[in-house]
Amino acid sequence: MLKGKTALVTGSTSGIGLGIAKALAQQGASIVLNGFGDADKPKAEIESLGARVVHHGADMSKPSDIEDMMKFAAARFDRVDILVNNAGIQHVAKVEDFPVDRWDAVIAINLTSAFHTTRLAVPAMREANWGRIVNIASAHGLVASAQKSAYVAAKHGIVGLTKAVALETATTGITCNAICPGWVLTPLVQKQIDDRSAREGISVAQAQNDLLGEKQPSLQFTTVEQLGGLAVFLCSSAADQVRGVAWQVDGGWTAQ
Ligand SMILES: NC(=O)C1=CN([C@@H]2O[C@H](COP(=O)(O)OP(=O)(O)OC[C@H]3O[C@@H](n4cnc5c(N)ncnc54)[C@H](O)[C@@H]3O)[C@@H](O)[C@H]2O)C=CC1
Ligand SMILES: CC(=O)CC(=O)O
Repeated sequence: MLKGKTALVTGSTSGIGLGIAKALAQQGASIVLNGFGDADKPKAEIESLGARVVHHGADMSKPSDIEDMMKFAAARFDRVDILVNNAGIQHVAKVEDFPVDRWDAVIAINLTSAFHTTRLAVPAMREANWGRIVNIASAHGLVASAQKSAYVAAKHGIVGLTKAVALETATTGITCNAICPGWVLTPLVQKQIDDRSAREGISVAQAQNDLLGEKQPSLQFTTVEQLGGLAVFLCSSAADQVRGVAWQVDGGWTAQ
């Protein structure tokens, strides 16, 4: 379905980004991976699906790195047809204790990076009159939790950015949508489970159950495969008129 298309997925050496990159590769897209850590393993996993794949290690908090990555993607694969803004970090602290450098990093990586990739990707998408922008927001793009001021602000921001870009591109073949997952068991969440276990003196299994029970009525994690499936749908022609949505995949979190 996506043969001949190129997908750039930010923060895709791990977790949700890697899951979405694999799902798009399975549909025939060429993949530009981005993210920290060992890129060889995720690259090999995508190659084994028969897709072309390259990696760029841009730090998404640095606009000049992002510009370099977008030029690199265009040079390797002509243009970016599908942009998945996924890179993200978390920091948990009360607002009065929130380290200023952590606030700046969360806003830069989780929100401002998507502005830069989008502004740089849209001109070629307009020229082709086709494009897909999928922003990975969160249940925290729609509702808040205590001690996550930067993350909640960034995720609400990315839902707003999604709607504005969807309106600006509404008469074109470019769509822009957000996915709002609930808890997904990735390193970003495992750290919160481990911290909770240590803080409360309970087992990791108990901390995991408590984390789910507090927010996610299904009591089950959303999986990266489920998010990959939704990203593939948003890239299909069936989703041509899906524009500016913030689509929950949160086990009922935001239905409460
Ligand atoms: N895990 C969860 O429960 C949920 C996660 N999300 C969002 O999904 C996205 C991915 O998160 P996860 O897969 O859970 O986390 P993760 O920690 O498994 O993956 C994060 C990815 O971003 C990359 N990254 C981090 N900082 C970067 C930087 N400065 N520049 C470039 N790449 C960077 C990492 O190398 C990694 O590839 C984030 O935006 C997160 O907010 C949204 C809802 C729920
Ligand atoms: C649900 C999420 O987006 C993850 C988190 O809040 O840490």
